[in-house]
Amino acid sequence: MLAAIIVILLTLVGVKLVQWVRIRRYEQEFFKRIGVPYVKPHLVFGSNHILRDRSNTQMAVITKWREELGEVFGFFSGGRPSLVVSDLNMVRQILIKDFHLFSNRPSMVIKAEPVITTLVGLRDQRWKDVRALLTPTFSMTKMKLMAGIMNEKIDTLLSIFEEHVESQKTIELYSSFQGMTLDVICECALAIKSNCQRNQNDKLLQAVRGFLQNAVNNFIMLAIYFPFFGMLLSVLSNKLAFSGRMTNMIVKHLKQVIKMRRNNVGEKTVDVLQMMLEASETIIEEKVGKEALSAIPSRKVLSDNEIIANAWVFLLGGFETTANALTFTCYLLSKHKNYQDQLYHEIISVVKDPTCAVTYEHVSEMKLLDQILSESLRLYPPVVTFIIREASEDTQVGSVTIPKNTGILIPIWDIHRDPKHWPDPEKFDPSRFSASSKANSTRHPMAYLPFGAGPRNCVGMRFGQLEAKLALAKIILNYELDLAPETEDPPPLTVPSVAINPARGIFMALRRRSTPTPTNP
Ligand code: HEM
Repeated sequence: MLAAIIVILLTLVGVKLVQWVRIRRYEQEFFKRIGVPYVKPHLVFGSNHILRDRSNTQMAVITKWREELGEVFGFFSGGRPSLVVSDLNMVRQILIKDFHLFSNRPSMVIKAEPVITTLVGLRDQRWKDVRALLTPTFSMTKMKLMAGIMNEKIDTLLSIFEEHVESQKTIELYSSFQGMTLDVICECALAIKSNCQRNQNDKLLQAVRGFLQNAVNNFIMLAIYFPFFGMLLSVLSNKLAFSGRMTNMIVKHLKQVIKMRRNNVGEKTVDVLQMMLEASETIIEEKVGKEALSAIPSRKVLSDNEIIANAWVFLLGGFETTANALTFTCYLLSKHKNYQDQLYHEIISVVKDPTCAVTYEHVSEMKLLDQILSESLRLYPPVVTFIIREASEDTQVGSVTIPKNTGILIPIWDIHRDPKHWPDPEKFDPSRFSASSKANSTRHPMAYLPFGAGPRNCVGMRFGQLEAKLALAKIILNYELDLAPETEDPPPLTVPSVAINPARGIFMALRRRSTPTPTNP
């Protein structure tokens, strides 16, 4: 009897396995069917195991595939196809011209809160509504108000720099900038006054770092290879409210702050959270009453869940990206002393009195600073695998008919280093972004995408740029940067989730500048 049951079970398993293999093989013939060259997939992993192999960066793998297969090719994650597009006319059609057909990112393999309620994960009309509500939060006027908070945190960073100068120690820049950007975004987006710069063991800093390092974990891998597992995890994680330590910590805190802010309606705090609360359904209801609220179209109000989820995603979006941008810009300046000197002269000629604060207006005047940051973002775009879209219907793009639901990846690392678009691409040359170069350039507008492009580009672009510029201006005004001998040069990189990180840090020797003499611009 037992033997019969075992035989039946084994037969059932065998049949299911054969069915699964057939379906997977069919899925993995996708690119053959649409006539696009592709990376030959492994039955279970697709090509994901090659992309995630830690001995190589994802950029190096994609570059190699692109060299072998051309500007448009495909690869599989499990059975899920991704079309990699670096033909710039096609990129423009996807990101801008036919945006209405490519407005979503590919759906997450585990559809869990809070990420599915954020700008990153929302889809279709609700994404449009929430984006329209949140975009004004990052307007220039609002950014000017945020500059105060940014400057306060940058001053703490400089005091840490000063201690290193005093004790003649080199400083590891990446972790220092992570502390600073987390302190900035915590206060601006989450109303948390953190002190991650002074305390590198701060619980939140550790939790956010851990989250980003493990964002692509074994559960995600299983969900990629076996979508059924992803569906199961989505249900479980939402039913059991099972989120990571960092997410729980933030959600709990935000709930308290929202409650406090509501009880204190008169108090005006200038931060991203407050700006979101202005559009909150509960606050509007308090102001105008239930009946009037029901007359306001739902697209004009944010639920508490949406406010919390988006404050959480701003923390993730604003922390690592800007820390990366600052780290690699300082690295490049330490390697190109001529630019460091020229930049110093520009800063001092604009600020005039070095003891005064560097303001939003000051950095807006600094043309070379803008060129240097732009060139650094070309060579080291902080986010390398996140310009992704999904076709909402079968669409002809260039010579390819992209079927509905196909995921698309725009490989910016390759585009930014393609000699077709950037002569001598490995060279650090900020003059590529001077006003005259730009005016005379025939460069394709899609050849430069550090913040993505089109209606779904980076919502925090101005915030990140302002924070990076204020910090760079203050650093270069006060210190000379020399690459320390313990830094591997060029620095090895890793991509734990979607952003590049220096694998073993960037150490810098700092020299305090003698009190500068103001010069005329
Ligand atoms: C140097 C700093 C930054 C860089 C290089 C950067 C880069 C990017 C890129 C490449 C994208 C994808 C765009 C696309 O798909 O076309 C993106 C999206 C996004 N970024 Fe940033 N980012 C930076 C700073 C920030 C900051 C400071 C915040 C928030 C305060 C932020 C929040 C977001 C959000 C929410 C999205 C998703 C937008 C949407 O789907 O509507 N980013 N970012």
